[in-house]
Amino acid sequence: MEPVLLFILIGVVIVGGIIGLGVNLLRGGSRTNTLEREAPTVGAPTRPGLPADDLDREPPGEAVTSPPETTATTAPEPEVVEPEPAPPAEPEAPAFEKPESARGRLQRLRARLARSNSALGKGLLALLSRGGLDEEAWEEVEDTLIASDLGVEATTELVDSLRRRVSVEGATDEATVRGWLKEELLALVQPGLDRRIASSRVGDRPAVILVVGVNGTGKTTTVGKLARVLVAEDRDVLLGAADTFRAAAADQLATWGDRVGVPTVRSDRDGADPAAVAFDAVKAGIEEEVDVVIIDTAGRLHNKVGLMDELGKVKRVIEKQSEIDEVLLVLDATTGQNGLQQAKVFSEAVNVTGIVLSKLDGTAKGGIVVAVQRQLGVPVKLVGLGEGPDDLAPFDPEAFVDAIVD
Ligand SMILES: Nc1nc2c(ncn2[C@@H]2O[C@H](COP(=O)(O)OP(=O)(O)OP(=O)(O)O)[C@@H](O)[C@H]2O)c(=O)[nH]1
Repeated sequence: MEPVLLFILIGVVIVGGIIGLGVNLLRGGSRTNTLEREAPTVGAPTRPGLPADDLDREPPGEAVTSPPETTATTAPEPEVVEPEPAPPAEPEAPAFEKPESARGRLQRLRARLARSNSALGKGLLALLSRGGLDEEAWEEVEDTLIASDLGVEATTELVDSLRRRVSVEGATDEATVRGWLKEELLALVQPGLDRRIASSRVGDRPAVILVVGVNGTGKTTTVGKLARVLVAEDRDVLLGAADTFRAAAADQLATWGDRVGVPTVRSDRDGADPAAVAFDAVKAGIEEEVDVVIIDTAGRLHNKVGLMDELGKVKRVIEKQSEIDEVLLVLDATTGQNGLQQAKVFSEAVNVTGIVLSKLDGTAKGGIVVAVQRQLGVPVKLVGLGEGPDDLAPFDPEAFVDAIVD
């Protein structure tokens, strides 16, 4: 009996041990599962490529709370926004060009007078300095001067005085003749004339400049270049686009103005009344207290009488508000005697106070300067020496004669 009991007891102990072990094993397994489930929730953000550091900074409160803070400080948000409109204004400022000073421009551009130089200066010098001038030689001198558009009267005067000097003083060496030629030419160019441009305020109003001339002479270009000359002299300028006959003229003028920060008064409508535009421009110039208003006008109408009538009207309408201080007539130097005819017609309609001789770079006829001054009795104030924005020079008689003779 006893051994049987003993076996049973041993069996019970073994089975009990096995069950206990099994239960323990089962408990340990369930704990591992829990860890494994928890891990993904924490580990999910630790996906490859996202450093833990970033995770720490990004999601937590700071990043989330910072927007509300900004919103809190967004009470003064307009202040934060305010500086923003400023930058667009700033880039525009440097966009304005800084025009070159007009002083000494004629010297700088003297090479452009080379064609006049060779026709007038070199030709004359070659003739005069060859010595023993006979009648035939003097006739050649005359022809050279007339070909340069100096005009018959001025040519006769010049040749007479040169002949006198040659016969009295006898010398015909080149240096002496050059000196005489300079003196005589300078006398013809009339260095004593007042060539200043009215461009400063007169009392409590701006100076008013009206620019006239036939189409294609370079009026609009001249107004644009003149605006630059005056901006370089620190003048506050306003432009008036009263050439309403040619559709593109106002755009062309506004473009010139925009480049140097000068406003243009214009009409939205093609063919608008030019006198009304001129009136508005002068009005704006008075209100804005600028130094000078420059008004571009049409150079072409259906006929000459129509054009002159219109110019007369523009003048009268401007004068309802302000005197006109300067009327600049633009003449194309390459048209020679034709230009002189135009000049006469214009000076009958408006009181021309100064001549702008455009395209002097494109002609061998520099003598036109003398002819036009004598014919109209008004000084050449500006000369155009190219199509570049700064190719308009105040006319300087000495520099002009030097460029021709030297
Ligand atoms: N070479 C040269 N060309 C010039 C000069 N001045 C003006 N021009 C040119 O002449 C042409 C006519 O100039 P505009 O200013 O349009 O002439 P405009 O008199 O206003 O003409 P309309 O508006 O039709 O009356 C343009 O191609 C200019 O570039 C100059 O001094 N030299």
